[in-house]
Amino acid sequence: MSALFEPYTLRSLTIPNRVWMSPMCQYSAAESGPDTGAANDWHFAHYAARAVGGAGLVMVEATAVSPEGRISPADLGIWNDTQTTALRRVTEFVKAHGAVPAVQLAHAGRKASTGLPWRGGAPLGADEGGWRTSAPSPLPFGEGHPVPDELSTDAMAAVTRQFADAARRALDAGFEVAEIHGAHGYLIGEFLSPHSNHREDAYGGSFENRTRFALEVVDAVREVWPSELPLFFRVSATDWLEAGGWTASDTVRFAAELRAHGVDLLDVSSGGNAPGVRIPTGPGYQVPFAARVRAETGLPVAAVGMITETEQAEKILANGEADAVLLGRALLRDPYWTRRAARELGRDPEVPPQYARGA
Ligand SMILES: CC(=O)[C@H]1CCCN(Cc2ccccc2)C1
Repeated sequence: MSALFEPYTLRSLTIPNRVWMSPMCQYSAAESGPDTGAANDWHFAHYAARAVGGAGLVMVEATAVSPEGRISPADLGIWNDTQTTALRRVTEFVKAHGAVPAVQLAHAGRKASTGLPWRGGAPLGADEGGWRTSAPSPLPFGEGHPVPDELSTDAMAAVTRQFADAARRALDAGFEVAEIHGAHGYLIGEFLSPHSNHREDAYGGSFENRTRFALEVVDAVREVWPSELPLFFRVSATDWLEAGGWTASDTVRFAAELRAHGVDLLDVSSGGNAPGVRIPTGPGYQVPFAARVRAETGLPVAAVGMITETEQAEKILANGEADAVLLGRALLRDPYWTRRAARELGRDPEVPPQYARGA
């Protein structure tokens, strides 16, 4: 009996196993012209390989709900029909090979408009194709970052609508799971944390006020997303700041709210809202945050962060620390990680599921 290869049902969707592909930016979409932000052969090959490799859920990278919500000019987007059509090629192949296609809906906030990581990832000036960024407060992410425009409540309402429109397009594109990106110091996470949210209106100050925007986005997406399909939320469990940041206790309290608003699973990462903080990275270093949310709120959780070995992943589930594991770099290194794990655990299907079904 292996926990990793037990199917998992959320609402009316059954995910064939607990080994899921974590969203990882590829920065490989066209940066200009009619195909801006559209998935191309790179994205198809990248996601198809991990579906064939046996991952039970393949989550497409942070996909921007608007042009200005992109981290870089090469990000995927889902703000128009061309992009929706291009993504359908990915979801259809993923489904045909027995995996669940998921997509992470994102807005980068004050961390938007940056260059490709392999060219340094620095903020882009207007002369380099950059654009003005926006955030809850006029506080730059760090050294060398521009001061973002403070979002008006009207502008926030427009972003909320963009998330809802993106969810509708994601459904049209064939995705069966949508994840709202509330982590890593991007827009929604910027509202949650007192480190980046210094607003004095109904969206700043108290915990209720700082979580208000995130819950408005969740409500708007949940309204569009079918009731029979699961909705995920990615949170940074902590800013890793000594003081003045978002903490693990905030995350537990927020998880209960997310559950009440119809989020079905919390994807528990950390960090990204303050540069230069010391993060004690190591194998499974974020698992304790997921385990705490699961134990204290009962909300299903996925653990992510340096999970690379079969035994390690199996133990996380067997110990009840999480309901699924999200693999990032491990799946970059080995698209077939899941099939190897199945073999190691004696669960190698004689006939791959898509053929067993007589598909
Ligand atoms: C979109 C996203 O979450 C990605 C973009 C590329 C860097 N990734 C790495 C990252 C992890 C945790 C905190 C900050 C950064 C995050």
